Amino acid sequence: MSKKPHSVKVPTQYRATAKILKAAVEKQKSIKTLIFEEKHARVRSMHAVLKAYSDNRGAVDSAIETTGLLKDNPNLDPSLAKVLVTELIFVRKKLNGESKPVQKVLSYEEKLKEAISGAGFEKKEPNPRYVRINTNLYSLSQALEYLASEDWRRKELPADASYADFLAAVKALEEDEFMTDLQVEGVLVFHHKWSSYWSSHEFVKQKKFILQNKGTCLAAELLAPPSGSTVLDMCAAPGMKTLHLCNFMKNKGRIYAVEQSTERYRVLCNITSEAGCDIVTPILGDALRMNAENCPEVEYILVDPSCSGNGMQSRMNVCDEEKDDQRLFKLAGLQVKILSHAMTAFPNVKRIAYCTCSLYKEENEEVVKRCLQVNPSFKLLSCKKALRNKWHNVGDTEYAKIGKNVLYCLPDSDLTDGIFLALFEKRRDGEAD
Ligand SMILES: C[S@@+](CC[C@H](N)C(=O)[O-])C[C@H]1O[C@@H](n2cnc3c(N)ncnc32)[C@H](O)[C@@H]1O
Repeated sequence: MSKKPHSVKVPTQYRATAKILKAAVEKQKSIKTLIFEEKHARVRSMHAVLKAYSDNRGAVDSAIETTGLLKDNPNLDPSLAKVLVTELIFVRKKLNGESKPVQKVLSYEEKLKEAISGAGFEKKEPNPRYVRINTNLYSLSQALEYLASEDWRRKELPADASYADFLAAVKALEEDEFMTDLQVEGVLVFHHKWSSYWSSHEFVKQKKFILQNKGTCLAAELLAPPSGSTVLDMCAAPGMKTLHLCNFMKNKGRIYAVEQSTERYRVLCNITSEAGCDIVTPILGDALRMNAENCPEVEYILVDPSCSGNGMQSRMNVCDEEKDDQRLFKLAGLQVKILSHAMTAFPNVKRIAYCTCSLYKEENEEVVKRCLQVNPSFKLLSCKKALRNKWHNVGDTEYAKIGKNVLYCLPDSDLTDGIFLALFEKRRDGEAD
């Protein structure tokens, strides 16, 4: 009796990645959590395929549809098809093994490529890798010397370079080049190809270098507390902006860093201590209970509350996320409460920076509008002017007196995470609108 030959199995790597993609779409769970739970050995390549699918979802889905890959092959699992097409067209550009699904997708390779280029889709290049120098432990000149010794080439722009010149230069970075940022001192810009290289670099482990997206560095840059001043960071963990504020102040003065979650408070304590912050006092508590008694002499405040986070580029979207109006309503309520508290509970406050990693007006312009309405003793400063006009994206100008003063970092044009920033100043006694 002749035995039926065993069919060749789809490599575990592809099956496991397809399983995650399916669960993310059906259960609306975060890809990062699913990868973590999977405990698969090759997490990095799983992450690479899923991130590439998230970035090029339109192209992959439409090519599968146009070529009839799934319609003609009803036994092919749709999630596996997406994973294989992404790997073949956007990641390794080849597939392993002799399994039927792999062979099937390979036989559509030309048609898939034609469908993608015919529809005008281009591969989305990831944004650059930003590395910030922790000047508590390492200076800019030390960092430049170190990079030169490792054969990195510094790409420099003329002193009068515009923001457009800067963005063009970043987009054209060669793989062995780096630049210093135009707006934030101590931020180094590298080709995205080096993202993983820097995440496992010894200097990052030692906290000499901090992996911090340039957009989030604008908060300390705009608040600009002088060295020696007193600062309150109302929503501080994990502490990236606290540490940047500390660097900005040259580790002199005082920073009260408040965090209400016990677990995140521990992270904040560890990071600020390992990063050599002498002036940070971490406080486990609710920002709404802070006042001039438990945080005396506060002059500068950073409000970076919990938000929807829809501007974060590290998040992977593998299906259309619906805007959750109820959640946004709740978040905005808390954001208004905390920002308003910052405006009322600290008599010595001079400036307040408000920041979210959301691109929704409900958490941004709307929050600013509501807080200014109830706190007329504050006015907005122009964020763009504070950046010497070397910036492009501002808020919605339908919001009179607000839109042009607030600032957006937009992933596609500013090559950063999606970030919103507003800068408030306390009016002098009798100062008119
Ligand atoms: C967006 S994260 C802050 C990120 C941080 N600023 C950084 O740059 O690393 C918001 C943090 O605020 C904390 N938080 C939210 N509401 C708070 C409150 N009422 N009091 C203190 N912390 C709060 C959250 O637990 C969360 O850790």
